[in-house]
Amino acid sequence: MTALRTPTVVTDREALARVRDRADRPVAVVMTMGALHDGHAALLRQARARAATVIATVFVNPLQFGPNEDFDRYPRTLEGDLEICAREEVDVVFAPTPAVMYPDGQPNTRVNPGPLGEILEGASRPGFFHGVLTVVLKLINLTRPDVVFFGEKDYQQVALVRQMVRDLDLDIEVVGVPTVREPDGLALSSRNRYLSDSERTTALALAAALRAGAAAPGGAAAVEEAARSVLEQADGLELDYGVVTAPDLGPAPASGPARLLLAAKVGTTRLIDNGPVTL
Ligand SMILES: Nc1ncnc2c1ncn2[C@@H]1O[C@H](COP(=O)(O)OP(=O)(O)OP(=O)(O)O)[C@@H](O)[C@H]1O
Ligand SMILES: CC(C)(CO)[C@@H](O)C(=O)[O-]
Ligand code: BAL
Repeated sequence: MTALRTPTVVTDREALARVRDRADRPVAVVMTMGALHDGHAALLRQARARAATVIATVFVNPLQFGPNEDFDRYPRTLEGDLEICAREEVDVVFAPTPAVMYPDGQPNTRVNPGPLGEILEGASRPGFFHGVLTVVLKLINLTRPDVVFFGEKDYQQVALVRQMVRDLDLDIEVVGVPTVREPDGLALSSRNRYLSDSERTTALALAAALRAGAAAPGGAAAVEEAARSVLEQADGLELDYGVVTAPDLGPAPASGPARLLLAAKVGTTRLIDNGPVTL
């Protein structure tokens, strides 16, 4: 058995700058909020396959949480995260505190995601994508990646990161990684840790709704109807949205490839999922 190589853990800007200055290129960065699972591992593995240096960031970003959201109770499991990073041969873990990331408190300057940031997740979580893109840009500036990896589980987030990279002329490649699921279909998510056994069973309705939507004949309305009817039958699940869009999140086309995006609350836990459909 080969010994696991422990990643270098840095928590402040100066230490990060020192290891980054020495890093062989290409440099890949995987940004996370910790509580790592096999979905994150898939991103880290793709990063490892592509780059000479892999940097993982672990930071629960206060800027992207609403006042009534789960910032305080969000799982913080750095020790376990480091084991996963060691297993995936990550070179550097940057795990700053909020004071390191926001030394002057909440920043006045924020990235405005524009209209794409106001629909779906942005409509349900006002200011969410301003917070996400602001921290993503800050982490890009601090880690200086050649390539970044984001999961398609957060489909709108990847689209917005791509938009920011284009709009702001960032010289970075963005790679989207398909959603990793449990054998029964549940998309891996750090927030799955909040679910009781019975809530977890209820949450399977999201994957079932994606399957029902993908199997529904007809246009966007029929797909949405099929997905919503599965979700409406799930006891203890409150649907937020079930929407078909174009693959780039524009209006759904009359026919051809499209995306079905879902968000729902199971108990107090808000979950999202999405998948391809053909109209
Ligand atoms: N099941 C998954 N498959 C692929 N990528 C994933 C999966 N879950 C998360 N990711 C990706 O990992 C990166 C970090 O995500 P994050 O740390 O927020 O984890 P998460 O599981 O999405 O957490 P949360 O439950 O808070 O949504 C993001 O790019 C996200 O899309
Ligand atoms: C991209 C990200 C790390 C920014 O905090 C977060 O939104 C996430 O984990 O998906
Ligand atoms: N996975 C996206 C980060 C969030 O929900 O806050």
